Amino acid sequence: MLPVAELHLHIEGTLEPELIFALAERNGISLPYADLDELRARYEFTDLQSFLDLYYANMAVLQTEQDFADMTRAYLARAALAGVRHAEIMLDPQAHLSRGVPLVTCVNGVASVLATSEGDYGISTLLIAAFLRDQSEESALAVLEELLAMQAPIAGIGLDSAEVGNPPAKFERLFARAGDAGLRRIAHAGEEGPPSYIIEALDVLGVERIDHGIRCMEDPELVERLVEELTPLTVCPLSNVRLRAVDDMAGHPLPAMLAVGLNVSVNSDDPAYFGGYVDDNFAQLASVLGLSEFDCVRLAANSIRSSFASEERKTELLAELAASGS
Ligand SMILES: Nc1ncnc2[nH]cnc12
Ligand SMILES: [Zn+2]
Repeated sequence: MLPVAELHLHIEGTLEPELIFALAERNGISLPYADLDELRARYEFTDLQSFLDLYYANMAVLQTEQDFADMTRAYLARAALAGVRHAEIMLDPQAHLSRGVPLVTCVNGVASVLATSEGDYGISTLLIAAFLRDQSEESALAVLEELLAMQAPIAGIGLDSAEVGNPPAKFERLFARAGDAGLRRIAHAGEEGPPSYIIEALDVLGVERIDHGIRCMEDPELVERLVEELTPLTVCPLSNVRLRAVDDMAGHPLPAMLAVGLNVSVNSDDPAYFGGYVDDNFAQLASVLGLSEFDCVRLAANSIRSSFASEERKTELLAELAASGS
């Protein structure tokens, strides 16, 4: 297993059906599904929104700090088996606040587990607060201020949820505030939205990394810029197939993105919903697209170099990667 950094992961998207049922029982919540099979039958998505509807609905089972901690531990245990050695984990605070779950509950639940992840699972971690782009900028700003006031252990902010119709520029003030507070900045762009959203995320929000970004391939000038600036694109192949951002794995642009010299990495996005973790994504790329061992090593190196890990940790992981082939 190659050592990799997972840079695009929504912790709520790691909530496996079995855990959904276990947490529902623990919290006395009645689910609108009779059993696991009935829940799994809903994992047929037609686009991003059809997934988001189920993703937000299933969060109802997350009520206590312990729930968030259990979910985080389950992810780290599975990710360790996938070769993940560093993970930058997004949390959607607004999705919990709107259900009446306090900020401190979701943040502490996840962060308490991340605090010892390197010793417990061999995975260094960072927490990223992601903001829902289909909500207002005022709401996002209020939550960011609260996170800063409570000195939440976040390394940066992200932007996710329904992309089309919610361009990056809507969050110009939020990202400026985060930059002033010394936070790293990333955003989903070019998943379903047009290449112009990628340009906006870079130029208006000042992001250092683009989540997805696959639609950059429609704009040769943008591709040239991204190659020149070595902009990291955190690609999620299984997610793109399941949300129909691409027709099928055989038609995924990742090989073409690598071939033109884009700084792409492989990530799982919402692994409990899209059919697999990082290792499953690599396995599909190898079996369907014939991705070579050389390409896989390149993708792993890109993930480590594009992470927000310390230089010391990056050097350590790159050395581990170099040794893994020998
Ligand atoms: N793939 C994705 N795109 C946008 N928002 C998300 N939230 C969780 N997964 C997402
Ligand atoms: Zn995502």
